[in-house]
Amino acid sequence: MWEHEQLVVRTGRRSGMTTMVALHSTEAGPAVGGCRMKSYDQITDAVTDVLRLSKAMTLKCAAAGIPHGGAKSVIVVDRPLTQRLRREVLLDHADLINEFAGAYRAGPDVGTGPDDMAVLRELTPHAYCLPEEQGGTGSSSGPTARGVLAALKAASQHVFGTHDLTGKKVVISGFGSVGELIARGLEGAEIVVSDVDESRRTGEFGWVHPAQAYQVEADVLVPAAVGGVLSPETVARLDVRLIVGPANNQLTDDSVAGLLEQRGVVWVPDHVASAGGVIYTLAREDDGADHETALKRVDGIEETVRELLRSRQ
Ligand SMILES: NC(=O)c1ccc[n+]([C@@H]2O[C@H](COP(=O)([O-])OP(=O)(O)OC[C@H]3O[C@@H](n4cnc5c(N)ncnc54)[C@H](O)[C@@H]3O)[C@@H](O)[C@H]2O)c1
Repeated sequence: MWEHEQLVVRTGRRSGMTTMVALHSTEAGPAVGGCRMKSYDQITDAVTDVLRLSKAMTLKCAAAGIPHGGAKSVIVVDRPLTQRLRREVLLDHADLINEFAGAYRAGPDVGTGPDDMAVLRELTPHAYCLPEEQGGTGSSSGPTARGVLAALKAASQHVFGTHDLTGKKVVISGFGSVGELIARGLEGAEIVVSDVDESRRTGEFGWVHPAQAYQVEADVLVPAAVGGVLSPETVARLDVRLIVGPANNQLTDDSVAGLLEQRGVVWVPDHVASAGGVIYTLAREDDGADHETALKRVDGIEETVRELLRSRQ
């Protein structure tokens, strides 16, 4: 069933590249979501991605109690990006965002950052997370990691009887900006990380090859790389009791949640665990909250997860 309000795909007049916006819902308020810039094997893969990610944003805002709906952008990278081409495609994308007249507001996502948001802002007011020196809140990775740590506390209490993960083995798949901050926030835990980018292997934490990350015996698994990592096949091989992480759309489809439950693995849905970034950004940029107040709202994820797990008992 078609459940989105709009899907608009455009070929940019400057860059000749394809960019798209999926608006899942504006029922709760103007839709928010990140702007993903990546290459895809097929254009249909990009469409599938933007549709799933925009729906996840609606769920994320609802779970976080934010009066916004969900949307998402995808900029399809189909050739090597020079600095000039990157700028052109971002300006093209700003034109597309303007077509929504404020019903969609974009922030950074995989492949984009605060500097790219500043380029969007040249043509559209509907871009968040500009660099701090330009008055924005910058990267949302810190608040996202903080939200995952808050979710981990509540989930750990539920599964292990203590919110403290000291001595527990935690595997983090995806040692990028959020994954690294989570690793550093889990003092006392035995941390093992994994990344397809070998240059991320520093020796500071344990290391497991990405192909093995979902079969290692551990207490906790933190998906912090890409979506679609929890499939019937991976779930059958899991050897952990708890999964909490920031990666969006971790399940290949909704039925996998049932398989996790059957195997006795507690999984905190990603739209709950990964909401720290959007909670923080909107608190600062829309509500005018200061840093500490915005972080307190992010910490509210702990209570949300506690209630969620209680309701499942
Ligand atoms: N940054 C945020 O504020 C935020 C907010 C909500 C959700 N997320 C989601 O969290 C995840 C991590 O975000 P990030 O900002 O740290 O991204 P990032 O790009 O900084 O890090 C992702 C890391 O994962 C690695 N990776 C890619 N494919 C992999 C694979 N198959 N196995 C192992 N490693 C792989 C990359 O090499 C990279 O180091 C993404 O899925 C993102 O959509 C991020």
